[in-house]
Amino acid sequence: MRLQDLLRGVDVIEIKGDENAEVTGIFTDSRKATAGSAFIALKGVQVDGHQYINNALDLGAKIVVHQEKIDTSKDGIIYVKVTDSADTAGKMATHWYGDPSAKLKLVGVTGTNGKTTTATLLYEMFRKLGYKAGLLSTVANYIDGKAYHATHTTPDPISLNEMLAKMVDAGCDYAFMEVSSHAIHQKRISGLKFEGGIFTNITQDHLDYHGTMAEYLKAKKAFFDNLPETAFALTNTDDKNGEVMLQNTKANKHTYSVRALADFKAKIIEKHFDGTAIEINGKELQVQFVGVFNVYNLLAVYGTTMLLGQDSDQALLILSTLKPVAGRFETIRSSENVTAIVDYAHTPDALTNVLEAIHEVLDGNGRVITVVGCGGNRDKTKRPIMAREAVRLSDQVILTSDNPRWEEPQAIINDMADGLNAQQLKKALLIVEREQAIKTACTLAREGDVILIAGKGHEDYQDVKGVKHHFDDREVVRNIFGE
Ligand SMILES: CC(=O)N[C@H]1[C@@H](OP(=O)(O)OP(=O)(O)OC[C@H]2O[C@@H](n3ccc(=O)[nH]c3=O)[C@H](O)[C@@H]2O)O[C@H](CO)[C@@H](O)[C@@H]1O[C@H](C)C(=O)N[C@@H](C)C(=O)N[C@H](CCC(=O)O)C(=O)O
Ligand SMILES: Nc1ncnc2c1ncn2[C@@H]1O[C@H](COP(=O)(O)OP(=O)(O)OP(=O)(O)O)[C@@H](O)[C@H]1O
Ligand SMILES: N[C@H](CCC[C@H](N)C(=O)O)C(=O)O
Ligand SMILES: [Mg+2]
Repeated sequence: MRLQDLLRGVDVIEIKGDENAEVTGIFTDSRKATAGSAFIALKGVQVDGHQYINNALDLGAKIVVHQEKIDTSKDGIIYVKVTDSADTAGKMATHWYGDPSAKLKLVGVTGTNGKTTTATLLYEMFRKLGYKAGLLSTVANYIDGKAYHATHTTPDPISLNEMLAKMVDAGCDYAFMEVSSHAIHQKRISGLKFEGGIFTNITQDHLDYHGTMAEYLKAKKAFFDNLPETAFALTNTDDKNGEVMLQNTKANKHTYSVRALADFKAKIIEKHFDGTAIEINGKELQVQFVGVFNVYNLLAVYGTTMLLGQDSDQALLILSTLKPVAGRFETIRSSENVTAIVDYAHTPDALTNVLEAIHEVLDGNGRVITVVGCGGNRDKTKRPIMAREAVRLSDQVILTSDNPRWEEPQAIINDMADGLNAQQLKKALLIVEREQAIKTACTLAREGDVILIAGKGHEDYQDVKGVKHHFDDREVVRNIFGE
């Protein structure tokens, strides 16, 4: 592809060299650069990609895209100075892969919690409606039923557009993707053409990265600010920032709510462990999901399905057949009638919601034992809050490890326990080994009790000092229950 075609829509300051040159590939990682390719130098979080320009040239790159001043330029190399390399990487990736998002109806889901659930259920909904569809999510990526390993919630722009192009090749009509705040901030989604955007909610998370809640909110809001007027923007007005998110969007605004009047409105009729009876826009149905938070997710799915022009009765019928996503409120029952629930709650709000959902169904009949940890090298301020919420809403809590990464597991657990006073500490056990923590919870549980194992959900590893050791909460529970 010619360089000038790759630079369409890019804010270029200066090109030194032939803009008609043929480009053989595009890379943001110097280590992957190939002969005749373009290397885009990104200012990263850890290091500055501008330092690796010579490494890319050594591997044969012929074009350098940069935003910082470059002291030495080499003969025969084309230098393109842009205002923003990250934005450029997104746009160049869309051109390189033939603008795949414009050939699909692409819907992005953002918010602290519920992205994976909402995006996955939308993907399933549209496949059940008879369409070919794709999904980009934390758990896995899918192209019309075929699974691909996912490394990020939202991939880097090159991998992202490559996946979307594969969806186009496979004949997909729709694509649903999670849009993480990191991805918005790092412009991984630049150049994508969205048909619609969904906002689920915003509560504390990722303060390690964004610094403050205001910055976190700003990052999420930028997604809606950049939607075109042809798109729809669907927001949860029960979230206190639901309307703020759409303040400056050009997209068509739509709302969903459980508490107030909205375009898409749900009412909860009855709750039990296997599902919930609800009403959506006046029509009653039975869904196989537990917890009010899941009613929000289902409402977002229904609303989006309507905004994409599908039939209401058919959508509601399919909604009642959808099943929980892997590691989200996954229940495993023992022969002694103990219920273990494996859930991906790894934020204070998610943990509170899941525990409240358990209590609503238990209705005082049975105790709640919670096993929970917090990830290493992530937002430290959520640790004491999560410990307090666990203690407030459980009869017994076991604080344990969840991907300690480069931190000492015991130090993370201590940060959690620091949130508890002497009285609260009486309810807590501190057990570093996650398997031992789960075993202890199972030993303590009696008939009718519920064990919540929170934080890891679908994950099948424990990340310790850069090594992912096999570990799966569900597998551990099944072994203990003797299945
Ligand atoms: C903090 C963060 O988001 N980091 C992401 C970021 O890396 P970075 O900015 O640290 O990159 P860097 O190491 O500083 O390098 C800067 C540039 O130099 C380049 N480089 C570097 C070394 C070299 O030898 N040559 C070279 O060219 C790199 O390729 C890069 O382009 O850009 C990389 C490429 O896109 C990502 O893989 C990386 O994700 C890291 C692994 C990560 O853990 N990210 C998490 C926090 C994340 O993104 N999470 C969200 C989900 C959160 C949620 O919703 O819960 C996600 O979307 O997955
Ligand atoms: N709408 C919601 N509101 C609040 N909590 C939710 C909601 N949906 C799910 N949760 C809780 O959050 C956890 C994570 O859900 P899900 O994986 O769908 O969210 P996510 O936004 O994709 O998370 P991540 O940012 O880690 O990818 C669930 O296991 C559940 O505990
Ligand atoms: N996307 C989130 C997932 C957290 C899951 C939890 N198990 C942890 O490792 O902290 C993150 O990377 O912060
Ligand atoms: Mg997710």
